[in-house]
Amino acid sequence: MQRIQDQIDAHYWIITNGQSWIKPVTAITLGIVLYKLFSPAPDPRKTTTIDPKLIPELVAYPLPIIGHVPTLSKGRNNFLKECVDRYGPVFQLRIPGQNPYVVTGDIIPDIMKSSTKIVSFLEGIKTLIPATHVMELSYDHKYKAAPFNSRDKNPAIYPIKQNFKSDKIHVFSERIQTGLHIVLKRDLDLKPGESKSVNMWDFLTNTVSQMSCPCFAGSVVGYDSELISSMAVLTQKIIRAGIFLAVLPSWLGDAIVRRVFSVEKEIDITMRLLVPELTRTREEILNGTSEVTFSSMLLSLPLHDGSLRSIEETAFWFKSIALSSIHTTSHISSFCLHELSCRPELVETLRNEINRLDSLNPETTATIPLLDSFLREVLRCNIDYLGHHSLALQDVQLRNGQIIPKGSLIMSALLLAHEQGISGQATQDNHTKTCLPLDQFDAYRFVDAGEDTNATDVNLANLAFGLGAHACPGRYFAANEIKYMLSELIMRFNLSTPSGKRGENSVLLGTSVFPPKTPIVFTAI
Ligand code: HEM
Repeated sequence: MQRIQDQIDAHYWIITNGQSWIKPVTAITLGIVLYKLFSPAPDPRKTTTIDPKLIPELVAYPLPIIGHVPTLSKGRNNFLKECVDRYGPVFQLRIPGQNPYVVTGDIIPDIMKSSTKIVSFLEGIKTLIPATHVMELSYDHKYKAAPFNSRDKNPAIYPIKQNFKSDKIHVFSERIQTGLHIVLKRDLDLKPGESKSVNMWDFLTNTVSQMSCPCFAGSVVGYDSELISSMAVLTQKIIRAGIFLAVLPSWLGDAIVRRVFSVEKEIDITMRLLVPELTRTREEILNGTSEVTFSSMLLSLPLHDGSLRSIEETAFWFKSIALSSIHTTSHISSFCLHELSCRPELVETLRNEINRLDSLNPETTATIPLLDSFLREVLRCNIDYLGHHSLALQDVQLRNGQIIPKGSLIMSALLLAHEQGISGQATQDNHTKTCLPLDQFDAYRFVDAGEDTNATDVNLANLAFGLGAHACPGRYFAANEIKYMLSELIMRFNLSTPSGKRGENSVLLGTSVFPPKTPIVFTAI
């Protein structure tokens, strides 16, 4: 019973983030939510022509309503290992509102690297973050995005793939440093020995937004406090809206999102600031004097017929980079700080490494092997139990002969893959003999570990950024921001928690892992 209460608490925390004014709305809709959330899942075996023997089996579950959630939450990988032993590498779980097919081991790369015509991550993630729909509900009455033409380069992905490569990140260095120094002066200007307890989520979303907005929108408007705070909350608002849209009938979900979770204010701010700025930038592009930003990249990216996007359309797309970058980077940064908060010796060793640098900036902090190893270990250990939500756009034929039916949600057993290690990589196997077992955190694991072991290298042993052609193109930028931010914090503060122990991660529905809610105490040195 306590576990069920934990799940409800976790849900409630995500939805409200402690705001009591949402309670009446939650109460009114609770009945419908529970009905829709916990009603039996349609059985694909009854609605498809696929031979039922080829469809991965639904794992038996003891509890009719919450299915596998308690077992998953309690057993971590133990339960998933039992499922693999009994049902093979692919099986279906009963998780309210999701009922995913779970893929494990070698099947994970097959799914992640599938053609986007067969399996779509972007469609799958919409089940969690229905950004387009929330945007339409919030803003269609003011501005409607132009329909996407499949012959155009994707405006949310292409500019990042082309311009955020590892050898091009240095152009953002000064803006990242200025952004962080503004935060440190404003929020953490402590005298030696003075301490401050900091709520990580608010602090980090704002810090990452403050470092990133000048890179994405430019130095003129990128430091605007309204733009920074609106981009910091955008994803969180959309995730909350997504929970209502997923579980309520569309007429009610849409009405609640329009009224309670609208992001109209945030998009208004973007349009008000960016439209005049981009009008100026277009002139500068013609004169060859424009600053490198996400917006200026998009402004210069021709459509399939050679024409350019309008200023309004470009400003409207700005939200896409905030959506893909700020929440993800803050989420990982929070795990990093929680891991450091209970390891004072590691902080001291890292401080010595940072002290050896000629100067402290994103280029130099990117080169510290222990910091890179630490970040990779954070990504390895704090990954979702089940994640990388993807949608089967067609029946998906797997290498073991099984078929996942069209329309199904597919999730990968990410933590299990990270903890089981990779087979056939001799250097890593030899190296890991000197490290702690794979189910324990070891910040030194990837120091001198051989090829493909940097934090931004993607493979079966590091699934945090996905795999293949669609692996996260923003990972070099994110890693640079995180390492630089951690270094500046380590050089100024000792980190601890009120209890002296690392806070517990929260696990939502037995699948997604969130950083501890406990604050971190910064003590100036
Ligand atoms: C630590 C922070 C981040 C994490 C953990 C992360 C993780 C991911 C993951 C798992 C994917 C899906 C990959 C796949 O489908 O295989 C992805 C895609 C993407 N990410 Fe990130 N990301 C982070 C930061 C960023 C940043 C800073 C940006 C932008 C500057 C960004 C832009 C994107 C884009 C545009 C895609 C879609 C790529 C495509 O579909 O081709 N991400 N990210």
